[in-house]
Amino acid sequence: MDTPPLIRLERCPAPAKLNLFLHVVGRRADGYHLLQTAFRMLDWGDSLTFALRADGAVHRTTEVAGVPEKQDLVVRAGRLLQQASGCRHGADIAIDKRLPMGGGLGGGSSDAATTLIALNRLWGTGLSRAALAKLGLQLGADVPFFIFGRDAFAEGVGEELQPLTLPPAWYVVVAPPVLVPTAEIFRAEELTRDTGPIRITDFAASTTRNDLQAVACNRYPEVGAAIEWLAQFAPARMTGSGACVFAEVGSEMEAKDIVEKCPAPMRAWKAKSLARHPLSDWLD
Ligand SMILES: C[C@](O)(CO)[C@H](O)COP(=O)(O)OP(=O)(O)OC[C@H]1O[C@@H](n2ccc(N)nc2=O)[C@H](O)[C@@H]1O
Ligand SMILES: Nc1ncnc2c1ncn2[C@@H]1O[C@H](COP(=O)(O)OP(=O)(O)OP(=O)(O)O)[C@@H](O)[C@H]1O
Repeated sequence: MDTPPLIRLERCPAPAKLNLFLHVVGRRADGYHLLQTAFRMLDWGDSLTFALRADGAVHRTTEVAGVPEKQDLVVRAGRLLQQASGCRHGADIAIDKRLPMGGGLGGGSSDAATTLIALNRLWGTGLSRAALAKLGLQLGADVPFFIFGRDAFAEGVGEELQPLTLPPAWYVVVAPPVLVPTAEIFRAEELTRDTGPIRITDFAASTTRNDLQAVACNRYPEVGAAIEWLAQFAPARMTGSGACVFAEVGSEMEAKDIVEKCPAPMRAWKAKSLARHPLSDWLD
């Protein structure tokens, strides 16, 4: 019997990421910063559903607070894939948003990566993982990592990726009640931009830091307060440009206990590391 054509892809995961460390090692001529970072994928995130449209339109069918449909990275990802492939199909895209926005968890980038991977399958456009990662970089610096699909040591603006093999781990992620704009942190005069490069083998927590953390804590005391609270239980650090902070803990139980203690208006979640992107099998 013939396989029926795909018309719908239900509940495709868009996992969160943590930056286990983040060093700013330089600046490009266009103002973008050169980084070194370790990306870790988490088994917690948004979820997207894609339905085929015959008329070529790409629509978001759910509201995302503060993000107009046209600017949504999922809509932009769909249009970019159409342009790159010449595909005439369209899609309705529903987002079940769970990741706090502007949280340093890469939610927008992960939604975009999941869209590129899922529509490449739904539309049968057949782009390779490398081609999708290149397209994704036009949408956000973290998109190539999600398409790479596994923990990674990253350089450049985050697009030069090498696989990292890390032991499985449990994390507590805490969101302070504040939104930290990425651009403001990178623009800050006081940002350290000359951290010496390290080798992939040297990134144990003791020798690394997040260079964006001091700037974010200075301008947004809520971030510092979240680190201080979480540090009672385990060494805590900011992810990306904030606002979220995280700590590795010994077990799911320990994570659950800490989450239950988290005082409002901070919010906390437990999450486990994820070795492979759940949609990895749809690539290559
Ligand atoms: C901090 C990280 O989350 C680390 O994973 C990412 O590098 C941020 O990537 P992102 O959210 O995709 O950031 P974008 O939305 O592209 O950047 C927002 C703004 O931050 C500044 N920016 C961003 C990334 C970078 N490597 N250097 C920069 O200077 C730029 O002014 C840019 O206009
Ligand atoms: N689908 C989307 N989900 C979240 N944000 C989106 C989306 N589409 C566009 N955006 C825009 O992207 C911005 C950054 O969102 P995102 O959640 O990726 O930030 P972040 O978690 O701080 O990521 P990073 O770790 O890359 O700094 C949002 O403030 C929003 O304006």
